Amino acid sequence: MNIKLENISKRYKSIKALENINLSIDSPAMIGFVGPNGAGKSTLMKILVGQLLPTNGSITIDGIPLNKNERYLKERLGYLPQDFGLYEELKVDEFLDYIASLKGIKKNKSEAVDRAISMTSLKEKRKYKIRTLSGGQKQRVGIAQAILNNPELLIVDEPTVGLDPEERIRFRNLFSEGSKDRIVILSTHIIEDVESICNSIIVLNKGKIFFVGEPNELIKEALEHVGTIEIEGNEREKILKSEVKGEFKITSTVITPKGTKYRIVSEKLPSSFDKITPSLEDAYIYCMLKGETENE
Ligand SMILES: Nc1ncnc2c1ncn2[C@@H]1O[C@H](COP(=O)(O)OP(=O)(O)OP(=O)(O)O)[C@@H](O)[C@H]1O
Repeated sequence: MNIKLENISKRYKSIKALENINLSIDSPAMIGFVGPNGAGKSTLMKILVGQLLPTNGSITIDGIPLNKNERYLKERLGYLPQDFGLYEELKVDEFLDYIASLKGIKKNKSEAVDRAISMTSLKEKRKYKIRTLSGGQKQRVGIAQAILNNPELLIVDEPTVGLDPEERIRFRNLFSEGSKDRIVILSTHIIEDVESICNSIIVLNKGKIFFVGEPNELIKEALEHVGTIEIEGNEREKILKSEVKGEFKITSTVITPKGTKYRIVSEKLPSSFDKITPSLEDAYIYCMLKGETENE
């Protein structure tokens, strides 16, 4: 499958939610959409699934314009939106059976439901009403409905929010295993999720793409821009500001026996800092810092 977005823009009255987005995605791919609140991630996902129309631009799926053949996409799509409503009074399998009917799955419907239940480890809960499930289990039901039709394109909006570490790992494994032969797009605030499973990362901010590529390419861009310094005595933040000329972000502050150790990301790292290898989170912060300066 290939998805191509050309010059996609979206305005909500005076708000520019997306500006000139150009992207081409080929399967297989496991893509992480990252960006701060309001960056445009959900808007872009809604446009990709045909739920919202862009103000400008075009989308093609396998060369077919999306607005000309939504059915082609719907048959191949699994989507878990951020605010997914579950029918709390239905049992897990009843709910999935109902969604399978809505998706037009006629042949092998019960096999599709069993498969989705098994892939999301919900076997023990299949006869429980949804309202009795924990937050993580409900999220799993959300994923189960998205994968019912074994989609070639799976789009999930912040699926790991509010999950405990074990549940998050379970989700990550589920997505990365599923991404071997399809496109999985995951929107998240959690850089760790991207680091552990995504082979491609798209950084969005203020409706624009700041970066598209592999996580290690993002890290490469931040080399020479991340460092630590230990400052003793009072007025440490003031000293820090005078040491670094220009914009910088503190990515960690650790109190030490001598004073405070700061980890900072900056365009111009002074020689007084010990340069260190950036983490993906540092690299993301550097990308935002650089992008904001360039877009000022
Ligand atoms: N229905 C709407 N009407 C008006 N403005 C909207 C609407 N939906 C989104 N916006 C605005 O568009 C911008 C992008 O929002 P969007 O929800 O796409 O961001 P996001 O990156 O998904 O944010 P978050 O991480 O908080 O979910 C924001 O400024 C938001 O306020």
